[in-house]
Amino acid sequence: MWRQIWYWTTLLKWSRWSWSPQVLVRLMLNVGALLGIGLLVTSRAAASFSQTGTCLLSAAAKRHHQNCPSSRSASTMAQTLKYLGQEEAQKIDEELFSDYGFSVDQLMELAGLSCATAVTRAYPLTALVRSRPSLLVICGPGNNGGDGLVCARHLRLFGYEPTILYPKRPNKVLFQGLTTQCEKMDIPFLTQMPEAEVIDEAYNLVIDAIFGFSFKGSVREPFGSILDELKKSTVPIASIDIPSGWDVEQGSTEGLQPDTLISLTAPKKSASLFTGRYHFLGGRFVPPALDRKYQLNLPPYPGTDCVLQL
Ligand SMILES: NC(=O)C1=CN([C@@H]2O[C@H](COP(=O)(O)OP(=O)(O)OC[C@H]3O[C@@H](n4cnc5c(N)ncnc54)[C@H](OP(=O)(O)O)[C@@H]3O)[C@@H](O)[C@H]2O)[C@H](O)CC1
Ligand SMILES: [K+]
Repeated sequence: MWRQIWYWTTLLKWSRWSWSPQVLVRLMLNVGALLGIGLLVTSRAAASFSQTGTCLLSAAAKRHHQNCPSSRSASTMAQTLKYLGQEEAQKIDEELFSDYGFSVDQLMELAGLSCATAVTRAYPLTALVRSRPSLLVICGPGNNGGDGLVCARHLRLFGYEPTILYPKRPNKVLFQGLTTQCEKMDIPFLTQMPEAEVIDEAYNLVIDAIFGFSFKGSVREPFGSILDELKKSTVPIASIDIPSGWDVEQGSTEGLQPDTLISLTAPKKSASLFTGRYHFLGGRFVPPALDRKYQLNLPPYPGTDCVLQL
């Protein structure tokens, strides 16, 4: 292209040719060709720009961009994020294991780390009420309880002093391993639920990892008494995935009213009734294809963060 410009400039400047009609026609054709190429390049760039909203992207980057919601506005994100029913949450969970080849302990580790990170955001070590950074983690009999054990272990590494209550332990290698890991990190285990006044005296926060999305019916013992005591306490509660005792879809007006809720994978329907101060989304492990299949419309996590405050 530049050679052509140079050619015609030189020609017009120095040639002894007269401005014959042939010269003029050739000149117009070449200028037209140059403009045409320019227009083509510009229009392609504009099309690409309007598709991406930011810059020219390769096909692979465009595909990623369609999956990467960083271009969605915060308001759109809040409107479109899907709140799951109980069956749908269980179906997605199963699919992660069966179709996508994840193992429970893999996802539990990521879920528990998300929860511990969310706790550091909402209750930083420097802002705790008590001089000791003490926390009580109450773990239930299912995977929600497992998330609690992982969360406690990470919080210990983050400088907090968790104590665990784990009254009904499943007879499975996974949970035995998680328990051993906590014991080996000098995390104490209580043998019974402390009274509400004792909790108020001793702890900055209670982490509720009793029930998750498989909870059904009315609460059976020993968890009924544990939840009753917890309701009397004034210490803030951070619930993992679902406030324990709440119906997964309908919530509960007389149940726990946590200060923080950490929804894993995607919020469950009852999360729309949460009135506490902090609602986080965690469990940044959902493959984009699964997000699309269930139309989860998951919002973008900032940078490499594993939690997002909603
Ligand atoms: N995909 C994900 O998002 C992941 C989430 N994780 C976490 O897993 C839980 C769901 O775990 P699940 O084991 O399916 O269920 P729960 O933890 O909710 O608890 C099941 C146990 O609770 C008992 N249960 C149920 N209802 C009652 C009740 N009314 N009273 C007393 N006990 C009850 C139940 O006992 P059964 O006797 O019925 O067997 C179970 O023992 C999810 O919420 C996330 O926190 C994963 O960690 C990672 C992937
Ligand atoms: K819970």
